[in-house]
Formats: sequence, C-alpha cells, structure tokens
Amino acid sequence: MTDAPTRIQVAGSAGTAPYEVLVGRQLLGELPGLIGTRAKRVAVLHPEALASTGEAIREDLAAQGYEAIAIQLPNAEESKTVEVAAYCWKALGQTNFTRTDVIVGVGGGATTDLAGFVAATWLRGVRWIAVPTTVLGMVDAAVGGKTGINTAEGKNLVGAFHPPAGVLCDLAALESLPVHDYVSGLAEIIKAGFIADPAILDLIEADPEGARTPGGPHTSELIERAIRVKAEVVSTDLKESGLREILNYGHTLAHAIEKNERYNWRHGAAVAVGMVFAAELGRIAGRLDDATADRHRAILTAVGLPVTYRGDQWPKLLETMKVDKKTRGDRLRFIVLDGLAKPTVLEGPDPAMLLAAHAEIAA
Ligand SMILES: NC(=O)c1ccc[n+]([C@@H]2O[C@H](COP(=O)([O-])OP(=O)(O)OC[C@H]3O[C@@H](n4cnc5c(N)ncnc54)[C@H](O)[C@@H]3O)[C@@H](O)[C@H]2O)c1
Ligand SMILES: O=C(O)C(=O)C[C@@H](O)[C@H](O)[C@H](O)COP(=O)(O)O
Ligand SMILES: [Zn+2]
Repeated sequence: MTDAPTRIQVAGSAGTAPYEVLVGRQLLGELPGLIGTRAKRVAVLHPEALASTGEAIREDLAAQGYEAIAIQLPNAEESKTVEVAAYCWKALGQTNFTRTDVIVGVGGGATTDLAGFVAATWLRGVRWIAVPTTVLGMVDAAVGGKTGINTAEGKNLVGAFHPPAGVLCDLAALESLPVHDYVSGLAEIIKAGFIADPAILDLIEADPEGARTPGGPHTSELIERAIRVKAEVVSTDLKESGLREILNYGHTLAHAIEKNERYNWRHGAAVAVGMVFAAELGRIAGRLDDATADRHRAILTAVGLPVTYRGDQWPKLLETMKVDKKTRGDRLRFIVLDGLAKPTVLEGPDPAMLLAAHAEIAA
C-alpha cells in the first residue's frame, strides 16, 4: 500500500492541453494511462547514470504491449546539444516513430529539456511525458513546457514551448541523487520562496540540514510548494509574454556563469549566485530592503550553495548576458524584487549599478 500521490493541475494555455504533476512514490504504474492506447511505440530517453532505471521502464512498457526503445543520453548538460538531438531524431526515424507515438524523458532537468525538445521537433510535435529524477527537475524543469538545447553562444538559446502530457515525480528517485545535485535543486525551491511563497524560506531556515536530504521532515512539502508556484505561473503565461519572466529570477547572470564555466557548474549553483546578484541589484536600485537582500546570502549559504563568483570574469559575463532571452535590443532586463514575493522587471540598469552589484558577489 502506498499513499495516494498529490496531484497538482497545470492549466492548458495558448492552445495546449492541461496536465497534472503527480508527487509521491511508486508512480510508474501511471505511465501507460498517460501514454494511452493510440501509441504503438514509446521511446524512453534517459541519461547514462540512469541506465538501469531507463531499461527497467522500457521492459515494463514492452510487457504492456508497446514497441518500447530506450535511448541513452550523456549525463547532465552534455546532453543538451544539437548533436544529441540529431542522434535521437535518427533513432526515432529508424523505428518509424509516428505522430501518435510517445516520448518519455526520465532524468534530471537536462534530460527532460532535451527529451521535450526532441518531442517538440520530431514530426513538428509528438506527445511526451516527464519523469523527473532530481529535485530541480521535479520543482522546475519538468513543469511548464520550456524545452531546449544550448549553443556555442549560450544556454537554452534554441528551444520550444511544448508542455508534457503529464509529470511523474517519484520521490524515491531522489535517494540515489548525489548530495551536490540534491542541493543544486534547492536553489530553484528557494527562488520560488523569494518570488512567491515565503513559507518555503521559513521551512528551510528552520532546518537547513533537513532541507538537504531526501528524508528531511519537509521534503515533500518543499517540493510541492515549489511546484505549485511554477504551475500557477505557467498556467497563466505559458509563452513568457509577461508574468512567466519572474521564474527567471537570478538566471540572467546564472546562465552567463554556466557558459563561462563550460557547464561544469550545476545550474542551481549558478542560480544561487545569480539570485544574490539580483538581490543586490534590487537593493542598489532602491527597491529591496536590506533585510530581504541579506536573507538571500544567509539562506543559500545555510544549505551549502555558493554566493560568490570569480571577480575577474565580469566583462565576459556582461557580454554573454546580452543574449539573455529577456534582453530587448540593447537593453538588459533583470528580474528584481520590490520586496519579499514582489518580483518585478528592472529595465536597462545603469552600468555603474551592475558593477556595484557585481562587486557584492565577486570573490
Ligand atoms: N525547462 C525548464 O523550465 C528548466 C527549469 C530549470 C532548469 N532547467 C534545466 O535543467 C538542467 C539542470 O537540471 P538538473 O539540476 O536536474 O541536472 P541534470 O539533469 O544535469 O542532472 C544532474 C546529474 O544527476 C544525474 N541524475 C539524474 N537523476 C539522478 C538520480 N535520481 N540518481 C543519480 N543520478 C541522477 C544526471 O545524469 C546528471 O549527471 C539545466 O540544463 C537547466 O537549464 C530547465
Ligand atoms: O520556466 C521558466 O520560465 C524559467 O525561467 C525557469 C528557470 O528555472 C529555467 O532555468 C529556465 O530554463 C530558464 O529559461 P530561459 O528562458 O532563461 O532559458
Ligand atoms: Zn532555472
């Protein structure tokens, strides 16, 4: 007997279908229902680190009568390339994968971003299901339909909005996650706390050590709260015409750091530094109070996330930020806070302000 999963609804928007995010344990039994009876073939995309999980899911689906193939991807950010997408397109072509067939992405955010992108582009769009296996994947990457790959010029520069047909967050998967990756996911949970749900911050501050482990007293509550923040935002603005930009809090600098580190930093670690930068920018712009700005550094440090970055890299970071998706023409745009849970856009800040905020995170 297992407890019934929590079901979080994501509304359809921009002509897309609504779907559910399930959070619980032993959820793989839900897969055939989501895949449906119109599909003949299923492709299970998984990273090398989850080879046995991917194969077990493939075998299960084959036993249910689907022609199931497994496609193994490189781990982490190495999978988010056009070459890996092309490898998947080839595998789908060779198995006569049609418009009624279904892709299942099993893995962290890098895997679900790639799997969703392959689903968005194959035959101009087939259905896909996300089975996130990292904290970050569950609370953020698998929800909301942003799919994509990196290019030499930067992070997530090619992609599509293509929501999944369902998201299965099996908390048992987190038990094998290295602590470094677990903690990286906390950055996006903390982001959800600062932009929308401060109760998240209270829970983490009360027990930062507990927040760092899958068996912590508030693990499922933290994950569910962050998913609800994301679900609510993407339900009203799938294609980022306005509100959705708040989910990019800390990301303008974070993506530049990731590129600068050739993706050897985890996304969440870069987002942690990026949020401290954004908080300082808000403070310098006269919008954010000192206590909330300082709270960023304190909570991120308490869970073991970085809050500084090499000080000599600023010119390169500034150059990369120019291709951030929020930039309009030559005007950089940042999400900052007007106060706790009051995100807003700061347009074209003075270069001196950016430099001053940078000085606060420079190691
Ligand atoms: N689409 C979106 O809205 C969105 C949102 C946030 C982040 N992202 C993207 O997500 C990516 C980061 O995702 P991530 O932090 O999950 O990292 P990741 O996908 O790179 O996974 C981290 C590592 O953990 C391994 N792994 C995954 N699950 C595991 C498990 N259960 N046990 C053991 N190892 C496991 C992976 O193979 C990888 O080596 C970035 O590319 C980021 O841009 C996308
Ligand atoms: O879902 C969104 O919208 C987000 O911005 C969530 C981010 O956490 C995520 O990293 C996203 O992939 C960044 O999007 P991008 O458009 O800046 O590439
Ligand atoms: Zn992110």
